[in-house]
Order: sequence, then C-alpha cells, then structure tokens
Amino acid sequence: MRLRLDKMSRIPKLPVMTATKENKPNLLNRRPIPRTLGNGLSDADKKDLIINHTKPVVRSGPSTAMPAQRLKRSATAPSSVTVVPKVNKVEKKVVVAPKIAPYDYKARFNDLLGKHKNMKSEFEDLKEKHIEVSDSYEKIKDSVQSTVNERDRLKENLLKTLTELREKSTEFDKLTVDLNIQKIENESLQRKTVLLDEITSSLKLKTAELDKLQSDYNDLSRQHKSLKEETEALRVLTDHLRKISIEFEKLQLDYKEAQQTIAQYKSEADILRNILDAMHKEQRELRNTIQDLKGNIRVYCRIRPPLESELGKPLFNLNVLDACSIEVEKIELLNSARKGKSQHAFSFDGIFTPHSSQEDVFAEVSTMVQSALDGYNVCIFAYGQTGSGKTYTMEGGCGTEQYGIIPRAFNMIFTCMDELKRMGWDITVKASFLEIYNEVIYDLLNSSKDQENHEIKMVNSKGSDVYVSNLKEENVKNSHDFIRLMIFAQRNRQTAATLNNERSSRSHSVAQIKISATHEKRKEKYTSNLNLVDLAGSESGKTSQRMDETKHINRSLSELSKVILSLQTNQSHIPYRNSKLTHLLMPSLGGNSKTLMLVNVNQFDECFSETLNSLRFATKVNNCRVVKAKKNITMFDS
Ligand SMILES: Nc1ncnc2c1ncn2[C@@H]1O[C@H](COP(=O)(O)OP(=O)(O)OP(=O)(O)O)[C@@H](O)[C@H]1O
Repeated sequence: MRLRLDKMSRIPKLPVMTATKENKPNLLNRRPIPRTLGNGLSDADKKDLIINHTKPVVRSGPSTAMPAQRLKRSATAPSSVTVVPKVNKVEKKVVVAPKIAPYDYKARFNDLLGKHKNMKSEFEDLKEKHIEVSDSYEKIKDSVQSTVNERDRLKENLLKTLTELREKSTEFDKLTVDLNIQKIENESLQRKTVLLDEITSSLKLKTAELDKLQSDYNDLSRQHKSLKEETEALRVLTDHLRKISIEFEKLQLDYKEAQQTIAQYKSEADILRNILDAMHKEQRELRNTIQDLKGNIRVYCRIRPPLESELGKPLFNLNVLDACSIEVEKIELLNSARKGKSQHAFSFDGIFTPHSSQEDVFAEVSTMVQSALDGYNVCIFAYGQTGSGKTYTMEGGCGTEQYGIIPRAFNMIFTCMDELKRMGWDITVKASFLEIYNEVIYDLLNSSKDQENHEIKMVNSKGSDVYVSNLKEENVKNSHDFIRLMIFAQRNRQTAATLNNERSSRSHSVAQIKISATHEKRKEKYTSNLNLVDLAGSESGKTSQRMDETKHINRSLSELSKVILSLQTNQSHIPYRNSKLTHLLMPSLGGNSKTLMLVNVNQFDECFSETLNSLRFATKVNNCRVVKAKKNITMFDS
C-alpha cells in the first residue's frame, strides 16, 4: 500500500483548471476563421480586382502587391490553420500601347476590345483558379472540420482525463493523508504493541508468580489446616497422655506387682511343664506298655456287611461270642462230600461287626498311629479275600465319615503335630505310595507308563531300615496335601487296574509315611515309619482263575506268615527277603516295631472256606508275640 502511494506521489501535480472564460484554452477562444480564398482574398478584393481590370491602368511596373487590407488579414490569420496554397500571381505584361488619338475611336475601340479580351481571358484564368481554390478550400474546410472534431474529441478526452486525474489526484491526496494518518496510527500501534508485549510478558511473569504464590498459599493453607488438626489432635493426645500417664503410673505399680506374680507363675509353669512333660512321657510309656501287654502284633477281625445288591445271597452262621471272639458255623448239606456241621471259634484283639463304623475301627487303630508319632515303626495291614472290604477299611469311601484308616491316620498325625510343635518338636512328614504286583514294585506317585526300576535297599549297614530306590517321596504339610496325593495314587492304581484287568485286587498297595521329629532343646530326634498296607486278595489256588498272580500273592502272603512265625518262635533268621512285601515291611515287622493286622471277612456261604483260611492265618499272626518294641529315639549334639 505504502509502495503504491509512494509511486503515486511521484506523479506531478497538474494545475487545477477551472472552466472560466479567461482560463479557457486558446483553442476554445479562437475566433472563427474568415472565409478567404485560397490565397486569402476576400470578396471585396475580388471586386476590386475586377474593377481595376476594367480601368485602364498605367502601371510603372509589374504589380505584385496585394491590397493592404488583404495582406493585413492574412497576417492575422492563425498560424495553426493549415497553410493555404498561395494563389499564383497573375503575371501581367505591361504593354505600352501606342498613343491613340482621342478621336480615333476605332482604334480606341479596338484597343478596348483587346483589353476586354485580355481581361476576359484573365477572368477565365481567374475563374479556373477560383474553382481550384474553391476545391482546395472545401478540402481544407473538411480537413479543418475533422481537425476541429478531432480536437473536440481530444479536448473532451483531455477534459475527461483531467477530471479523472483531478479525482485521482484528490483521491491520491486523500489516500496520502489517510496513509500518513495510518502510518502515524501504525507507528503508535506498533509502539502500543511493543508496550502491550512488554505488559503481556510482565503480566505472564506476574501470573506465574501469582500461580506459584497461589499454590504456595494452598500448600500453606493445607499445612496450616493439617497443623491445626494435628495441634488439635496433639491437644487431645496431650490430654489423653496426661490421663494415660496417670494410668501408666498406676499400671507401673500394677505391672511391678504383675511381674512378681508372673515370675511366680513362670516358675510354677516351668514346674507344671516339667510335670506335663513327665506325664506325657509317662502316658506314652504307659500307652506303649499297654500295647506291649496287648502284644506288638495285634489282630482285629472285621466282618463286612452285605451290600444291597448282595442281600439275597445265602450266608453262613457267624456268631460274635464276645468283644474278641467269633464263631463261624456252616451246616454242610447231606448230599455233599462233607456232611455234618463245621464249627470254628476264633479269638483276636478285637472284633468289628458289620455294624462297626470306620470311626469305631480307627478308635482302636489310632493307638498304633500314636505309637508312630511317639517314634515307633508301625505297620497296619488289611488281609482278606477279594471283596472282603480291605480297601474300604484302609482307604474308605467318599466323604469324611467314610474315610478309612489311611486318611484318618494322617488327620491324626497333623492334629498331634500341632501339639508336639507346641511342646518344642520340629516335625516333617513325607509320604510315598507304591504297589507290588507280581513281585514288581510300581510307584503310584509316578503316572508315566515307563516306570523306573525300583529296588528295596538298606538305609545303613545295620540293616534295620530300608528304602525303595527311585520312589517319589512327597513332603506333606497338611492333611489336604495328603488327601490330594492319596487320590492321585488311587487314580494311578485304577488306571493300571483298567489296563491290567482287576489288577488292584491282585496287588499289594502300600502307603508309607515317614515321620522325622527333632527337639532342639532336649537334643532328641527320631524317625518312624508308618506303613499302611492293603494286601492282595488271599484266594486259594483252587478258586482262582489267574494262577500266575495267585501264585505270587500266595507266595508273598505265605512269606509274610513265615516271617511272622519266625518272629513268634524267636528264630535267629527271619526270612524277610523271600518276598518284596516282607522285605519292604521288614522295619515294621521286626522286634523294633508294632504291627496291626485287620482280617477282613464276609459272611457269604460261598466264601466260607476262604473266610476260614483268612481267620486261621490271622490266628497264627495273633499268636505271634514279638519282643518288646523299641523306640527309634536318639540323642544328638548341637
Ligand atoms: N464295612 C463296610 N461297610 C460297607 N461297605 C463295605 C464295607 N466293607 C466293604 N464294603 C464295600 O464292599 C465292596 C468291596 O470292598 P473292597 O473293595 O474294600 O474289598 P477288597 O477286599 O478291597 O477287594 P479287593 O481285594 O478286590 O481290593 C466295596 O463296594 C466296599 O465299598
């Protein structure tokens, strides 16, 4: 904008022309051009010329002079008018006529005629010239007219341009003024902008400062508020403290008294703890003495009730004579080989009738579990023919009420462990599950098909303890852990049974629990093994369809019976190693252990002979009284 204005300012200002009469351009003021002949002759001149020619004129010389008036007029003619071509001067030959006598009229007439003739020709020339001049005049007139028109148009254009120029100039002036004003305003605005910028930046600084101050203020107010609250709380606390300090002083007195009382109680508690320990010891010893008196091999008989599906089956007579004796009786049909009555009485450490619950059974067995906790090796096994209730007795059914000896033993161990821990014992429990099938050991905690080779090996050179190589042994922290492991082992056993047609009935299943206890204070420690065995069905070869398995079972069961008999008769050599089962149970069957056998029987007529066999075997075992069991307890140095 400024650039444009600058450019405009360079245009020279034109004088402002007002259309007054005086100021009008000369073009307008010019007088009309007088109509003249081409050489500037007026009509009067032409008349003069004709008259003069009619008069005899005596001329001293060729007359070239134009009439003065005509010359004068020519001089005033505007210079701008197109130059009119000069009229050729009529060249007049001055002929000096001979003097004619005044009387010679004829001569004079002839002379006049001559003159007339000359004049006429002259006139004709002039006339031609007049026409010529008239033509050129007309041309000039036209040209003048067009020039005038052109001039008028130009004039008009000029006027228009001038007006426009004047308008533009006025506008330009205005714009210049506006520009100057704008410039001034701009400068002032710039100054104001700079000022405003400065003010803005200073305002920003101030705002930031204000914000900081505000946040500081907020912080301070918060602090003030919290301080106020704290002060209030402190005041309350101080009041409270004052009260407490009064109470504290009282309490201090009470505390001193209490300390004295506690010291007194402590010494009494120590005495009591010692008494309790002694009592525990005595109780344990008494319990074990009772067990010793009862015998370290104890045998119980459990009679299984018929299941709903078996209610129609014929039963033989089974009379429970007292808490420890039963009588079985079968009346043989008259046409059978053995006619007559077959009656047999048996005595054991206890009899569990078909009405005895799992709890009843465990109540008797629990003393054995307690012995394991006291540091004795214990072996509990269920013996009997297939389907007599061995697995039910050892493992049980669904639900806690149906729990058998194994889960109940574990629950008891963990309950007692808490008490033992309170008494200063640190106890760890490990469990493993195995199966002996056809004299081969299978790890029931290993679900892989390819089982490793498991061998029974000595723990030490004394040969008092054994272990099974490559057998998984799980640390058990609580009874849930144990139940989980037991279910896992049961599933593995069932899978093997499905693959190997009723294998579970034909294999011995052993749950091994290893208890390790340490009493740091007393420097006592012991380990004990609790073997819970579900033996294979004890069918005789005659009734069994599967001879191979039966042979193995019967061999291991007869080896078990041999071991028990050797123990009974105090033999120097006990044939533990003759079967995997006796070898494995060696630490729990020897002199340093307690054994409990549950002989399971059922009352079906068809099972009479097998029942008799089982009861006879159990009687043999029951008659066996091994030497007094020894605790595994030892002392250790810290
Ligand atoms: N005391 C009992 N009360 C109720 N049901 C019982 C009892 N004893 C056993 N049973 C039931 O009898 C059936 C056979 O028992 P179980 O499987 O324990 O016999 P088993 O001797 O272990 O047989 P196997 O040698 O084939 O393993 C099972 O259904 C079991 O639940």
